[in-house]
Amino acid sequence: MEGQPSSFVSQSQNDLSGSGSKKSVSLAIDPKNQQTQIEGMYPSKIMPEITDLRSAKNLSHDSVNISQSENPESIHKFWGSQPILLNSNNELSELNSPIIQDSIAIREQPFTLSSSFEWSELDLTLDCEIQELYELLCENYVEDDDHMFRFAYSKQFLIWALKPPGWLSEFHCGVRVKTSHKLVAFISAVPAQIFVKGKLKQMVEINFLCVHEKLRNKRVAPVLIREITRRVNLKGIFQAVFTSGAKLPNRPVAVCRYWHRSLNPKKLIEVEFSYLTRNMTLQRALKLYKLPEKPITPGLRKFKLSDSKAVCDGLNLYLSRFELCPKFTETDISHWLTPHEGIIYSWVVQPTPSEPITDMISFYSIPSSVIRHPKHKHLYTAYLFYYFTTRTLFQDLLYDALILAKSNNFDVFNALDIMENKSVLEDLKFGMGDGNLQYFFYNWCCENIATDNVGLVLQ
Ligand SMILES: CCCCCCCCCCCCCC(=O)SCCNC(=O)CCNC(=O)[C@H](O)C(C)(C)COP(=O)(O)OP(=O)(O)OC[C@H]1O[C@@H](n2cnc3c(N)ncnc32)[C@H](O)[C@@H]1OP(=O)(O)O
Repeated sequence: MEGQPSSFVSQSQNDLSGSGSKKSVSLAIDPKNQQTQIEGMYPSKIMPEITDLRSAKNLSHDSVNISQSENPESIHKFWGSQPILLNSNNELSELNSPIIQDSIAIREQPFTLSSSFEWSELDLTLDCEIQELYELLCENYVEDDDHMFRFAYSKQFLIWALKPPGWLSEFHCGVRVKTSHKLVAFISAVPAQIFVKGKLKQMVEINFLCVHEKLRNKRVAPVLIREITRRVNLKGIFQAVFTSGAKLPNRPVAVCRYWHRSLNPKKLIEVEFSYLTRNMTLQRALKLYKLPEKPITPGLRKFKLSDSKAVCDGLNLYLSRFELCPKFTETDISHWLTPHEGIIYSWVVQPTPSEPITDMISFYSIPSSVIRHPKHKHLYTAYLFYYFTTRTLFQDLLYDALILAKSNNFDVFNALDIMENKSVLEDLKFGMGDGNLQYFFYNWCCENIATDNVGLVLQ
């Protein structure tokens, strides 16, 4: 299906011969050239359909797959009425500016839901409400095309992602059935300062848009989006950034791709996330992806709260080279990077206690449910988050992150081809998926940004 991950592009041949050269290896299958196959994802298919759940947002949503030639506003009744650039419209208005000005009239009343439903601001300080959101997402959030895997964000992760500094409960926007009070839909916003091509803008990041499977294709999503927009506008914010793996009528500002590094090849094969191709045995795969037990960089240690200031300065400086990136405060850094088992893992390099921090790397954890598997219930996936380097080679730092992810029992490590990632992924035996993750703005006109100029990571 258009816009969905469907195959891998194979990389150069692997080297198991012990030649000593650091050749790159692909996890992946090139369906056109069986000779180069080493190991691919989703064995039961002629063309592997999906590589990664992050790159599969909105998979079930056929109606958003459009061609460039169709797509007048009338087809996209909702998006055609919004301040965004459509794929079908090649004209850009004034660059790096709002599409509509902030002085718009803001509706005071919430948008109208059908009479059986009501708005519900979730109180994520209450465990019972977090539990409800967790269950809604676990049962109804993003799946792969073949319904084999579904994101299973943990409750603690949801708290971390939805309650950063500046969070507002109005932005945790739920819909319940009036009679039963069952939570059936959700959308969230969190405030963020975003640099776009040198301009700093107060925006929100939109995430966790979810409509219960039984309510799909009934135009609930547009009402949720309108309502969150209204609530955000009421706080004086008129721009948003969000990502989607599915093709939307909106023109993306950047089109990125996920890469995958196998950490636990045996399990990945068992759950059919990867498979052994003709020239690969399990023994060879285990050897190929084997990692040392301990990180190699001298002075690498866990991030501590007291590192926040130094890391904030180092990270903001590093990110400022990218056209799209956040601007963090020290409080943001304490929130986003303080390590929590099962949520966020962060390390700094401090060569000696009397020296300053020179480098930092982090990754977060999003498990997926393995749907209907007799043995494995979850796939544990680490996602590369923010990092900066001043002294350590980035490749060495990411290699350490792989080692640490493996030692923390992750099965696979995912990274986008953003920031400097692309330059080291092949050497570190990542395989390229062909699912795109697209970045979008709401109410911001901007020319395309190249993937290696993207310095923003959403959850
Ligand atoms: C200033 C502040 C601004 C704040 C807001 C900024 C914008 C935020 C935008 C949201 C960013 C979210 C970021 C994430 O969380 S991405 C994760 C999205 N969630 C999932 O994929 C979970 C599983 N799927 C579902 O729950 C449903 O299929 C969803 C809820 C996705 C759609 O429900 P349903 O399948 O029942 O459809 P409908 O009949 O109600 O509505 C159809 C209309 O909705 C448009 N559509 C469908 N999927 C998406 C999508 N992922 N982004 C934007 N628009 C989407 C579609 O083009 C069509 O409009 P139009 O083509 O006719 O015009």
